[in-house]
Amino acid sequence: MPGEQSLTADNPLDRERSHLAASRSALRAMRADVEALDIRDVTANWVNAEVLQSEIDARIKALADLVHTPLFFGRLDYEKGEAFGGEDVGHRFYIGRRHVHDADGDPMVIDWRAPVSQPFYRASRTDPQDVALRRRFGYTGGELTAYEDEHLTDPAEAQTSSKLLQQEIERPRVGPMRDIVATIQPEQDEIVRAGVGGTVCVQGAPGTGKTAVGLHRVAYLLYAHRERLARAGTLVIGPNASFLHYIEQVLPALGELSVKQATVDDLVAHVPVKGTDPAAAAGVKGDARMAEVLRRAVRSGIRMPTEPVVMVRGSRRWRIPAYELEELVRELMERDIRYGAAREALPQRIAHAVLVRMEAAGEAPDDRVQDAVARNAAVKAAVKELWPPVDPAKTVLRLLSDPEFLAACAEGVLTEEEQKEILWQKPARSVASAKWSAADAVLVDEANDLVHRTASLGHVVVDEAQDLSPMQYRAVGRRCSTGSATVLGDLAQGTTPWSTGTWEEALTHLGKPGSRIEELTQGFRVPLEVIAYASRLLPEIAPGLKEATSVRENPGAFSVTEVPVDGLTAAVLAACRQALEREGSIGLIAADARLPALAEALAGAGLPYLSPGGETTAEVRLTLVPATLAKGLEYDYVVLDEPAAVVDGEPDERTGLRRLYVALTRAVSGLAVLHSAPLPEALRTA
Ligand SMILES: Nc1ncnc2c1ncn2[C@@H]1O[C@H](COP(=O)(O)OP(=O)(O)OP(=O)(O)O)[C@@H](O)[C@H]1O
Repeated sequence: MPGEQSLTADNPLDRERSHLAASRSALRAMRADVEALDIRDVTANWVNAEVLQSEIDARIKALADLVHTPLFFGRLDYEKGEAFGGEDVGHRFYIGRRHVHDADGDPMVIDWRAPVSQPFYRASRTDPQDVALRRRFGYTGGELTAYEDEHLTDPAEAQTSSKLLQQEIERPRVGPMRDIVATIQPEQDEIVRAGVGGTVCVQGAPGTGKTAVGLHRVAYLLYAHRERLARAGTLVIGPNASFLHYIEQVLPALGELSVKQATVDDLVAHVPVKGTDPAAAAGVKGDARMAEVLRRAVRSGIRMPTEPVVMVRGSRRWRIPAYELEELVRELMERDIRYGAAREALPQRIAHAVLVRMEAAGEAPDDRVQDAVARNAAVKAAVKELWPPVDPAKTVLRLLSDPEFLAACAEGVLTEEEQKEILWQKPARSVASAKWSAADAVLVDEANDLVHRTASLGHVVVDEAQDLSPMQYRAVGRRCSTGSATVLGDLAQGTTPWSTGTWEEALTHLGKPGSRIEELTQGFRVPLEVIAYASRLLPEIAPGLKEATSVRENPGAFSVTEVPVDGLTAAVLAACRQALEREGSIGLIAADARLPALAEALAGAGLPYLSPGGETTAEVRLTLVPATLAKGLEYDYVVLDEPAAVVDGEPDERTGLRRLYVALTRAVSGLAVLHSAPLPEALRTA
């Protein structure tokens, strides 16, 4: 093979190290070139200069050589000549996080997202894609220390699983989430590189890499469609601030600094959220039928004219009769345009009707006359009467405060009980003083969109999507109405009363019906024994879902210990202490109700701890995690306190067991379950 022959002369590792050193200095040279750019002569004015300078600064930042992030992690040697039209150049590629070229412009490292890098992730023995050799590199503290080869077209070579992949998966977790760019698996890569035009939905058991895949997909799309997406924008939606904090380093590590991250609540923050809803009320407010109720509410002020518009201009009077005005109003009502846009169109329509009359009378009015007529006081007054201005928040406030108004808008849509359910106990006086809930804010967002179209981004990733209500899906959907989405979730981890039943339905609410649905089942986080234990809950919480496998070879540590009730807290502390003897992060997960007692016990025992999302340090590696915030997070070692309390913390058993399923599946290297109350049935026998 071409690649191998040239390496036999000396130590291959040394040769690779010298390529690394050469690539590093090439990167430094690229950075120096950018730093030396003098823009004074090329920019005509200071605005351009500022824009250009900020682009240059961003580029300089992007070209920084990060000591602990290897510049390349793989190499591909193509069968000589095949892939490149018989030419003897460029048959070997080093794959890394970014493109690096030498002084002549020849590539030294290829961006992992470039088309030529794709076979690094996808080529296999059954489909070698012209790749003769795939080499993976291992690093220790920034030093290139190992490599691993696969000769995909050599029938004599046995297929082995990659040790470097195993090491990467089993490396003890410490701080926030990191990228997986060196070890993306073929089925993950298919999702990462799916076209920008299509929405993809990924169902996956805990630890199958959904979040990782979603974030790498954003990085990929930004590479493949940089201009379009930079203009339109991209957004990653996560369930809460701790989760966003946990994932926030991944995209910058992949060189992408411009992706926004938010919760759904952040997106719809039109009103201050000060209250909470009982589950039944939140359920009705989150139901997609509310969209129709709101549509009617927003349009409720539209009136059919009973009088003509009479307009005086100069010495003449123009009169548009009521029946003609009614036609204009009806026509606008039937058109699929926003309430606000129709409101702007109506004066122009009336003015047009006046102009037709002027022309019939022998005048020759131009566009300016039409504008002037549209602004005429009589026309304005008529528009105000027929198509009054709507304030979205006030409209929702009225719906939730005024039973008659709600009844009129919800007739045939919501039952009387449902209407009662969502009416505020105490009607609010003003938008500022109302006790808005999170579900109310979503209603205001819907009303807002009925009045003014919400701007669409180029691509939106929505993680832990199974917890979104239909109305929340709609809120996300309007933020990618002209773009695409990546929807990530696990039906078994749905813990809201309105959690997603089927992905088909969710995609319909999102406005992307019929989109592609993929399933990931290879688990990269949870040890086999632990995932098997947690999966015993599946028949109760999500029948029909596939149990995850575990790619990890290391069996990890797993124990379930029953202790007397008065010894539980002490046993939990002892388990934490024991876990702290190992390396890596430790999560103590407990029912929210148990948190104050555990916090006090930890403090009393002199064990410092963090809150979820807090940065692990060498001194503080223990996080006290309320079960309701554990979703999406992972810890190297998990101590789970009293599962029965986690289940009891939820309003119904299924939700409780789902919450427990989430808590049981956060561990990477080990899980210790401690209980004094009986375990849920499915987990009882060994
Ligand atoms: N191809 C891979 N190579 C190495 N590590 C991987 C790979 N895919 C996923 N992982 C790791 O597995 C862990 C779980 O990934 P991730 O959090 O994305 O899973 P998830 O499906 O979103 O889980 P959950 O449903 O629990 O939120 C992470 O530590 C991630 O880095």
